[in-house]
Amino acid sequence: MIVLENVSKEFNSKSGTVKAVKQVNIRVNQGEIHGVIGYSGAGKSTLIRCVNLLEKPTEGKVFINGVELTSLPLPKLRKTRNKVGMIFQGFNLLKTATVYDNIAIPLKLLGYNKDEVKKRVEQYLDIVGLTDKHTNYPNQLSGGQKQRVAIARALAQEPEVLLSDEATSALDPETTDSILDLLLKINRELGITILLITHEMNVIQKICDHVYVMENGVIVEQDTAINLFTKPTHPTTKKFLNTISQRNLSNSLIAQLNVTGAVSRLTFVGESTGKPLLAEVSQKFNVQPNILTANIIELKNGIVGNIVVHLIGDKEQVKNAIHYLEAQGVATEELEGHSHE
Ligand SMILES: Nc1ncnc2c1ncn2[C@@H]1O[C@H](COP(=O)(O)OP(=O)(O)OP(=O)(O)O)[C@@H](O)[C@H]1O
Repeated sequence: MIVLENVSKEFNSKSGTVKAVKQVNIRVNQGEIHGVIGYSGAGKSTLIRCVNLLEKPTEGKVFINGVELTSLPLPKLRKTRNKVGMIFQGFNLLKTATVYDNIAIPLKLLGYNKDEVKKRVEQYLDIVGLTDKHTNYPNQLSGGQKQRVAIARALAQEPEVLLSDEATSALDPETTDSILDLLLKINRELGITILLITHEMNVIQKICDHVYVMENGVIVEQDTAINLFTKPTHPTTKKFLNTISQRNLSNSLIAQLNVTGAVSRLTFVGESTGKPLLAEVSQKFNVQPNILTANIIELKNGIVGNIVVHLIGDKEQVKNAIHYLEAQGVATEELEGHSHE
């Protein structure tokens, strides 16, 4: 379990003080995967580096499985840090060492004997699917394979939690998917708790149970992935959602369509996905639904359906239709347009 309590981090430089992280609270329960998403400069890297105290928080407390890292003297902190594995965007492999040695060297430095080192290297290379590459050097590997070595290196120390600092940002979409599948597998099979930072909504979509949206050092919105994808409230969250699904229509088109009814975004989740609700409102309220965009988003813990619909009809009846949809468990958001854009 990872707990951050009111964590803040300030940097002092010649040009003044930068408050990179402000009063952040995070709680990742055992076996869960949580993700922090934000644009460049939001403070994500600083935040994740505060978890293993690569950056010492200016304020606040950090706990790993109940042990407060922020109160430990340095020798104890070094030991406890071994319980926190980390993977990076740039992989951080030793170029002059083989795949085997990249995993073995940190274990030797931690004092494990030769047999234990060999056992662990073989076990974790197998888990990441790279047994046949153990004599290769990093420059003989693809980006995805390099990240697999880095993951095996982190896991070989048998950490209790894993931190991921933009681990897929340097990878193409297909390789990203395979690394995310690997993270899901190790989470499932080894029960490892994961906290990751990313600027890619598809990473959140695919593997996270819970999401934090970060901006200017602050968590501006947080929720389970399902709730966040169903009812986003903060404009930044909505912007990130727009990056994975066609959700945006121009203001002038919305304004034009609103003359003859209402343009509404309907988000279906759980039971409401199985009902023919648009056909029902059409009959009950004499409105004609015209679907403008539609998509299905598959999350780690469920499916969310999104439809932007033009409900054509009498204004009062359109309102009633929207209320009816809400009563059936559909999240609705009326889109307002203006004609001068
Ligand atoms: N060592 C440092 N000294 C001074 N300011 C820093 C330092 N590290 C980060 N910052 C500042 O803190 C803020 C947050 O940076 P951070 O790298 O944590 O953001 P980020 O969300 O990870 O962005 P990116 O994805 O671009 O790395 C920025 O304004 C940055 O300039």
